[in-house]
Amino acid sequence: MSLDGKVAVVTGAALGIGKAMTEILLQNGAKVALLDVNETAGKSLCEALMKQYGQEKTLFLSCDIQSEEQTKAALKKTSEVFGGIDILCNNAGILNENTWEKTVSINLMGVIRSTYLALEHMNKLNGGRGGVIVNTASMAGLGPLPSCPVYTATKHGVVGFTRAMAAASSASGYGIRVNAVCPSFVQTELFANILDKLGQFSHLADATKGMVEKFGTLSVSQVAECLLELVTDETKNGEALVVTPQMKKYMTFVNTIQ
Ligand SMILES: NC(=O)C1=CN([C@@H]2O[C@H](COP(=O)(O)OP(=O)(O)OC[C@H]3O[C@@H](n4cnc5c(N)ncnc54)[C@H](O)[C@@H]3O)[C@@H](O)[C@H]2O)C=CC1
Ligand SMILES: CC/C=C\CC(=O)/C=C/C=C\C=C\C=C\[C@@H](O)[C@@H](O)C/C=C\CCC(=O)O
Repeated sequence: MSLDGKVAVVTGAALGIGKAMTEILLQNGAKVALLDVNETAGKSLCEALMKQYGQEKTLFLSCDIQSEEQTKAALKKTSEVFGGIDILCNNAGILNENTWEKTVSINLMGVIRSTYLALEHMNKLNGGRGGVIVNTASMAGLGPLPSCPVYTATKHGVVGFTRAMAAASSASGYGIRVNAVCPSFVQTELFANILDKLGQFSHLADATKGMVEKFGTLSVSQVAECLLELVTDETKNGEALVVTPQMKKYMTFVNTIQ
């Protein structure tokens, strides 16, 4: 799929992985709506991107994906300005075992909310153009991170939601592919602050450091390259693409109930 003329929405676009996703989408010809709760960083990035790619290519919308009202308005504005939505990157997320309800609210409920609201614009059965949704899960969506069980739960939920939505879309004729990218550790602000966010599991910080040493850390660009692959390869639907500094692979899932 060529990105020329396509319209993308990136949540959590202001920093880290979302910023890299935004940049690679613009580099490949898409228009991008940047959604983020961090207005300062979002506006600053959007201004810089407008200078680099043109005013007509980017839009920043202040949006907390925990809010139905704000998310609905941001997606509506995106469609009004750019004429529709072809790509949704559900990237916004936090890691904080101290505020686990907020972690669930953003990482899982926010992904579900953004997906359902975007379907109103993307679904071919609603007059949409179809397209692709890519959810930023994590390797913690495929196996446990003992120091952050709730974060692990949210990412497992994102992987399961991704696979089920992909099947539902295919069976329903929505014309929308749904995939997940599952990175290991990535050099971002979220990663830099994890040792303060483990709450009652802070005693497992050393074990987590051991996992970081085992896996190493990715750059945000390496994750953005995976996003581009999942967006442009129209054969990919219901996939979980795992990426570490050592490897990249599509997960195979065994249906235990035959
Ligand atoms: N950094 C890492 O090691 C890994 C991160 N991930 C996932 O990647 C995604 C992005 O994380 P990073 O770039 O590392 O974090 P980050 O903290 O650098 O950037 C996250 C962005 O999301 C925004 N955001 C947070 N809550 C929001 C909300 N309620 N509504 C809208 N925007 C919101 C923040 O303002 C920020 O701009 C997250 O879903 C995270 O779980 C997955 C695997 C590894
Ligand atoms: C402390 C969290 C820091 C940053 C956020 C984040 O999401 C980082 C995740 C990084 C690594 C997670 C690794 C999990 C490893 C174990 O659960 C293994 O069981 C991995 C499971 C499947 C891997 C895929 C495979 O090779 O089969």
